[in-house]
Amino acid sequence: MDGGGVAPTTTASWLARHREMYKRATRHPFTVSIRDGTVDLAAFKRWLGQDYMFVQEFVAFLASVLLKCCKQSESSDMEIILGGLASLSDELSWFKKEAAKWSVDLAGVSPLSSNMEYRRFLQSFGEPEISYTVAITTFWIIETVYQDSFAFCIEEGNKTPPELLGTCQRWGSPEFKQYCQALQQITDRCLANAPSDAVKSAEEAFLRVLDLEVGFWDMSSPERQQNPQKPSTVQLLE
Ligand SMILES: Cc1ncc(CO)c(N)n1
Repeated sequence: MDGGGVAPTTTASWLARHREMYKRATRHPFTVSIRDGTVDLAAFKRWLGQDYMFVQEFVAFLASVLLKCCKQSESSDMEIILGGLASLSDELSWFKKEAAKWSVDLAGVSPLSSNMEYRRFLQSFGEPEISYTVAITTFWIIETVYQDSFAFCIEEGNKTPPELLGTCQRWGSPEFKQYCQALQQITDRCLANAPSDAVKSAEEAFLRVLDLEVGFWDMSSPERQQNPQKPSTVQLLE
């Protein structure tokens, strides 16, 4: 119980229990190097091309989440998820403009292994067996990792290069934070009404996303890609 005697929500308890893993995902050397102005622009360009490919897969993932929502949940959830799906159209246009600015040929980008692993994970949500609770939890933490990572790059005292501020503001903005908080409220409502096996699966998905996000940031720098894959947290739990 916190000082006010209110039990923490499930997502708050996970963020506390797995704070080290969460920090590895949201204070990664790549995003910290953006904040302190030492980022290697080749790493940024590699991230840009790979994230464009991720977002292309994210569209289908979000459609899967929306379908699961429509089959069982409240219409207010549907409108929030639909808003996220609709925003991806503008996001893909943003990637194309940003790639042109940095002379990144998106047509010539192929997914690196960490991206292919993440995309396979997203594709698995097309399976009807995966519950809406697990799907909305996954959507919430995917968005929250980016919001927290890039908010850090535009916080007081940052030395983020001016030419990268647009990228950081895209995901680091207070408006996107509000959107992530809305997703967190939906997630906690679903978890509070879910059977224990669904809650366990949702926590495993939460940890899997953190692991995949670390791998995704690692991909931006070749030297970090070569690190042997340590067992992911979920594998350790199995
Ligand atoms: C890898 C990754 N995670 C999260 C987001 C946020 O949508 C993104 N664009 N890319």
